[in-house]
Amino acid sequence: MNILDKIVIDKRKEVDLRKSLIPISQLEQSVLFTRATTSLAQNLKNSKSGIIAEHKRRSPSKSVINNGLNVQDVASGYENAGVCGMSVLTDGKYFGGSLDDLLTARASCNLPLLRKEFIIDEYQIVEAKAYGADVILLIAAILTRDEIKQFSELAKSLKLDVLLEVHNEEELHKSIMPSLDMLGVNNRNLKTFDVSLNTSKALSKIIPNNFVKVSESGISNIEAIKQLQPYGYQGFLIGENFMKTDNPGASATEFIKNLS
Ligand SMILES: O=P(O)(O)OC[C@@H](O)[C@@H](O)c1c[nH]c2ccccc12
Repeated sequence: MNILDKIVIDKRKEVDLRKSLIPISQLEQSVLFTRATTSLAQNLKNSKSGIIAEHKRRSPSKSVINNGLNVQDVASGYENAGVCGMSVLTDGKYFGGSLDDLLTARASCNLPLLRKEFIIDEYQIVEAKAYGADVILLIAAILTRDEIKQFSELAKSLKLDVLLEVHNEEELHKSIMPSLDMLGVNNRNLKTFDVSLNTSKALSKIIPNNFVKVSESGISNIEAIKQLQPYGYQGFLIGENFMKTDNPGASATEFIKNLS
């Protein structure tokens, strides 16, 4: 069994437990549930840098990245740096994140927030909205076409943007549909952890132009962005490169300065 299979098995148990503790009707009554969202896709279209900066304490591929920061500082630091949006890992077991991190980020900045999560159930989409997200991630590798359709349509009805993540041609073909806003190519294979920017380059050619293209993972310098821009990428999701420093906001500021 690969790591992605393990994560999904654990996630199903976790979601069942959450559902039994907090019913959907209660999530729908939360203050943030009626908040007007901001579109990350629009921000990316209007931006020169296209940086989406992530909060990530640890990962199965790297173990600990940074445990010594608080989300508030990271979120306000990213906002001051002028990033287009922030991604917040909410998985606890494998990434050390939580929905509380999302709430804290929401309270600390006005950036569009992506709930970075392994979404396998509609419940998690309602939860994303209730905890202040503007965008959800759907991972093609763990979903059927019907699920992608059902989940993305629910997200759109809640005024959330949808970033659909693929890693190969087959996942891309199965996923193309009008209810997606952004197509993300993960340069990291979630099953083996191999990272290559060539994945983004190769798949760019078959992503229809009406979707904002986002390249995800393994981006650690300006050179990578310069290489990817000619392939039509307008968004660049960066985690570790910022999070491994003492001050991710300052690191993002420096990065964006050098980009322009
Ligand atoms: O830290 P990196 O290599 O810059 O990667 C960030 C982000 O792309 C990565 O965290 C990610 C991309 N897709 C995911 C799906 C689940 C968990 C994590 C991810």
